[in-house]
Amino acid sequence: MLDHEQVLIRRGPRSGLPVILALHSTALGPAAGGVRLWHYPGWRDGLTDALRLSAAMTLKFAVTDLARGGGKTVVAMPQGTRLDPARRRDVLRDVAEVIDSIGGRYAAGPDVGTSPADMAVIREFTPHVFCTPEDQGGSGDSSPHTARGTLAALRAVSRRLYGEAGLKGLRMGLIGLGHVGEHLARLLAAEGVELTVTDIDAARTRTAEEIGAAWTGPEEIISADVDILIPAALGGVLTTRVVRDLRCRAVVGPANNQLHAAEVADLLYQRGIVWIPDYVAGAGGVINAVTTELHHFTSDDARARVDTIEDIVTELLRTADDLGVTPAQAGHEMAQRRIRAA
Ligand SMILES: NC(=O)c1ccc[n+]([C@@H]2O[C@H](COP(=O)([O-])OP(=O)(O)OC[C@H]3O[C@@H](n4cnc5c(N)ncnc54)[C@H](O)[C@@H]3O)[C@@H](O)[C@H]2O)c1
Repeated sequence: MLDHEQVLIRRGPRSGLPVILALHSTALGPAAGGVRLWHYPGWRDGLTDALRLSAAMTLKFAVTDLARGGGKTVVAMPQGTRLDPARRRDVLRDVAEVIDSIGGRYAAGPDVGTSPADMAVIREFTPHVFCTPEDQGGSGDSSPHTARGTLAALRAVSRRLYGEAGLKGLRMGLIGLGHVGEHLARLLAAEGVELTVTDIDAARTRTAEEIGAAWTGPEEIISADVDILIPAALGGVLTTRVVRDLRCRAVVGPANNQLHAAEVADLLYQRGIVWIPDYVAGAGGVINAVTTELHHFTSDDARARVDTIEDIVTELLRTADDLGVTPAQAGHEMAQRRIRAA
């Protein structure tokens, strides 16, 4: 059964590429979600992705209590497609037209394959867009806000594990010193966390040295003797094997789609390891962008809103306890409650 409100599929008149806009739900407010410009074996694979990702956005906004629904746009490029600047602009104009055709029921931000600069192009043709560059009045790079949100989630988990939200003296392992990872590493170092970090890019050792963090290999960090492990690299890191090797008490990080399979959440639960769903721990960036650019609040208000991730994680853990379920299941339950109430 189709549980999306509306799905638009259009062959872009300029680019010739399939543009798919999946509007999952507007029960809590107009939908928002990224534009994914990616290679797929066929456009139907892009459709599958758009359906899945837009439903995940509904969950994310409902759990983080943002008055938005879930949507996603996918441009499904055949393998090997290369976009020169002129064709890229054509694609973005095609995307903008599809977005504009539903008159504000959905607003788009960056996702895999698109950037704030691409959002600026889309804005030339429709106002329903966010995360445009800072020098053009937008909220720009989301990674510092994402890092701040993960810090808030870590405070809630620290209170849960050790009775206090302060992070000083805790041992944490951070996987990935990219945009979000580096901001987060600096925040954690400033809090007095004992950090061990890794990245597949050896050049990142310089950052580790600068902030006084220990460096280890990407394989070794999994079984490092730390309190909390923070995935901030690519998705799929939590496999059955990895979970067996973990020595930490919690896994909390911004990396998207951390679970290799949904059942891994149960395995973490059985091992007594607290796992905070990535769509909550990594929500700071989207919360900031939506709050400032779509809801027109000040950046101070947006920062305060990002900090509420601490309360959201506390509520999530309490709901999981009350219902005797995993935090992943508790997230679904919280989302359903809010959607039903709306
Ligand atoms: N940028 C945001 O605001 C934002 C928001 C929400 C979620 N996320 C998610 O957070 C994660 C990081 O995002 P980012 O913007 O920092 O990306 P990024 O590409 O800037 O950084 C990723 C880093 O991970 C490293 N890496 C890749 N594979 C690795 C491995 N196997 N082991 C160790 N290091 C590895 C890369 O070398 C890179 O330094 C992604 O999963 C992203 O989807 C980001």
